[in-house]
Amino acid sequence: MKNIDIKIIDSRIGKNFPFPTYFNKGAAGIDLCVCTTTNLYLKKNTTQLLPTGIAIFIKNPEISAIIIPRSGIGHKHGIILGNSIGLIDSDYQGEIMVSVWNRSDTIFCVKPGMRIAQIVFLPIIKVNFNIVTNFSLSCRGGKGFGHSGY
Ligand SMILES: O=c1ccn([C@H]2C[C@H](O)[C@@H](COP(=O)(O)OP(=O)(O)OP(=O)(O)O)O2)c(=O)[nH]1
Ligand SMILES: [Mg+2]
Repeated sequence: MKNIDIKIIDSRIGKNFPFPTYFNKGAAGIDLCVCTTTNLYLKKNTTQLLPTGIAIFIKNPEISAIIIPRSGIGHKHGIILGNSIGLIDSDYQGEIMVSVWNRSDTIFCVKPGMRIAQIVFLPIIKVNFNIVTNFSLSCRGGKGFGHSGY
């Protein structure tokens, strides 16, 4: 376990809404709550940027976090992310925001405190690009995009 600094921006976190924590020992992600004050009716095929009521400062550049959909509401209700995956930089100190996309064809009610997405912390490998004119040929070479069939 690593310690990451967190700032509670919305005082309902930890009281009315759960403090962000792993649901159980095996969980890889921590659910994020929507910190809105009223029900939000997300029309079909629309996107809205919603606050989570928390800010984190990862600090360590070898750690990052991604925001990804929760499988249940993603599959059953079409509630996924407008940016596909949210990437949280280690130097970001602002509020964690979730771009919520209703890709379904019906309206979806986002209730205050609803666990809308999840955050996963990951190790980051930093690289330097080493300029070359030729690569030593690999088995695949430049073949891709379904080259091996379906
Ligand atoms: O779902 C997300 C994605 C990003 N962020 C925050 C943290 C991240 O560190 C910052 C910038 O994100 P990113 O680099 O992906 O966006 P950008 O469009 O490249 O913005 P910038 O020019 O500020 O880097 O926004 C969120 O709160 N939620
Ligand atoms: Mg960026």
